[in-house]
Amino acid sequence: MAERIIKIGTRKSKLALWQAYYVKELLEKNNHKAELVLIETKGDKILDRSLSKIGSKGVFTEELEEQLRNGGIDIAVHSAKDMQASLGDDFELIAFTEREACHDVFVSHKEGLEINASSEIVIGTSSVRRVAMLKKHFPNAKIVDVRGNLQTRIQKMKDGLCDVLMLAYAGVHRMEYDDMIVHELPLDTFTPATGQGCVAIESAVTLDSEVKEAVRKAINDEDTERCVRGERAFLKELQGGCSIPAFCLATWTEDKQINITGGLAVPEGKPQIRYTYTVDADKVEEAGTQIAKETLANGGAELLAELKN
Ligand SMILES: NCc1[nH]cc(CCC(=O)O)c1CC(=O)O
Repeated sequence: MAERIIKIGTRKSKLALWQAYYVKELLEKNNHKAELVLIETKGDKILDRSLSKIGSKGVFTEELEEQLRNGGIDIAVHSAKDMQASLGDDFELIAFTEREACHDVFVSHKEGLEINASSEIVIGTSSVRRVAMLKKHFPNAKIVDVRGNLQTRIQKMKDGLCDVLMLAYAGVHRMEYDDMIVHELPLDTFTPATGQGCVAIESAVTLDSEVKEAVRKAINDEDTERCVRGERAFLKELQGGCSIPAFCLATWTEDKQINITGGLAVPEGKPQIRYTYTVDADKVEEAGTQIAKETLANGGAELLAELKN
């Protein structure tokens, strides 16, 4: 093990590279050798269509999985949020980094913007979840689609596309754009997407168990893992990826239980779809599945069918 160099596959965007270097450092702190292998994915190449139109299935993961399968890399580093809920039988998530603050923020290059429920600002986002939530809580805002990596999006905003961008705090912070944050969105109304703020490590199931164990030991945060596995159980039951307006967040309570809340962001005027449970830590995946079942049974199935058309 000491002699083996762990090959870390990553996308080439700055955020992906930050996350991959972060994982590399954690491995090196545990006395492992590691190197990065940079891989381009379909999601990085296609920038002219919104993500929901390309289809969520594996646009950021397919090429990485190919390399996991053929041994070009040992592990792949992803934003947990970008991972489809059901991996192929050949792959598994073997570690989750300690979660960063997982809320969404507005960033802007403009000063003195007044941001409240009646603001008539132009907001850039490409997430169907964020669009649905924004329509409800910022009814006077105009929402525009913006694709590309964080740097591209910020440039488009500065070029006049929008007043603010709605982004995950985690990515903004990792890219050191904290100075541009003009508003923080609360978790209870703008509940994040599954896995937001966490970096997940994927491997082929056939990866040498000694390497798997070493990676897990160096990188995995068990408290985060419990929560994200619960959120992913929710997403799996919904059979969704990042192209549906699903939200789910699991957090630890003070007495060491887990509070899990999830649902679908609905168009304005329709009854909200959100269910919340507080459960023992070993029941969080069951709770996630249950929330998805209730979501589907209470208007969610119809909403998803409508969105497909
Ligand atoms: N959809 C892209 C994506 N995937 C992960 C992050 C941010 C980092 C994270 O949530 O861990 C982002 C950017 C964003 O949503 O603003």
